[in-house]
Amino acid sequence: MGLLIEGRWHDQWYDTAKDGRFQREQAQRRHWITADGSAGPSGDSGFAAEAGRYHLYVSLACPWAHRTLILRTLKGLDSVIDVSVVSWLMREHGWTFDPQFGSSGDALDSFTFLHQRYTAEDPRYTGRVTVPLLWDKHRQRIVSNESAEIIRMFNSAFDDVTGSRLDFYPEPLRAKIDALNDRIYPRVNNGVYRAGFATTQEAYEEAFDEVFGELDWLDQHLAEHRYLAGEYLTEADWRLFTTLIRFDPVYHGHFKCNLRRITDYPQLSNWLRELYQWPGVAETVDFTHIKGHYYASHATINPTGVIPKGPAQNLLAAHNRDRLEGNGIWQRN
Ligand SMILES: N[C@@H](CCC(=O)N[C@@H](CS)C(=O)NCC(=O)O)C(=O)O
Repeated sequence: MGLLIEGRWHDQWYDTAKDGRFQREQAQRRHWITADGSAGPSGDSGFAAEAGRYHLYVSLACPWAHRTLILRTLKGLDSVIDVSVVSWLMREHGWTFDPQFGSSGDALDSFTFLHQRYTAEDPRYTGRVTVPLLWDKHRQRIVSNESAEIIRMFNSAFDDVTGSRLDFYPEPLRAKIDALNDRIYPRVNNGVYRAGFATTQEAYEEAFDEVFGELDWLDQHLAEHRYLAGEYLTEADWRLFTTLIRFDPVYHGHFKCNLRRITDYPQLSNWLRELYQWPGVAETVDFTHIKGHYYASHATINPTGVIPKGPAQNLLAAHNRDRLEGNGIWQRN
């Protein structure tokens, strides 16, 4: 675990010295792929949607990268945007392409470390070296390293290339989806990390209480709504899914979020199974990468690196979500 300073790699754990609280660094590359290459909400223009032009770097362990893989599959982009997978083990060199630990290798330049991809664009890059990362082979530039924005691009930019009309961020539901994301991101998606990476009791308990307060609310909410935003399955569901699928195997133990498991929540556990069973999704979930990464990479939390064998899970068991009204995925006209 580390970061680049002026293009040089430094092996350094997160700095929580100020108050024991973990703070996630803001993503630095925020360009947008658009259908015609016009500028998006931030960054430069000139990133037009084209088959074969872009490459996605992911970790199968990482919940943020996982969102992008799910949207890539559901939007029919598997043959349009190719992928390199980093190793699940992340130690002194950060993310690597070591095939011994599940990496596909770097399909573009046979790099050894992901930080080489960052310095390939900017030899003086300063910042954390994170996944997901979307690379433009054409201009040799990073398009984006912000998953929340990469999934929005995947949702719409390539529709003329793929013919997909599925919409995970439909106009009439945007306010609702934004409001859900705004509460779920700090309390759950990042909340589990704030609990797990806290280095004071106070910081840990504050995050822990927020995680479970929000999970309790979500469980009640899903008693009356098939999906988070109502009758349609949207990006808000997928953003929560990638955290909750990691919850019982990792966050409950490794990040000490152990008040309850997702299995103990009647609605959340059924909702999680429905999403896991959605065509194409189970193939994006890899528990070897997920458990191996967290337990073996975070030496400050688990110095032995021993990876737990459990828990037993049955994600293919029947769910009861059909009792609620649902329309599946919104279709654009
Ligand atoms: N804002 C980013 C966060 C990505 C992120 O923090 N990824 C983690 C993996 S789960 C990472 O690469 N961490 C490496 C590090 O912080 O050094 C996003 O959502 O895309």
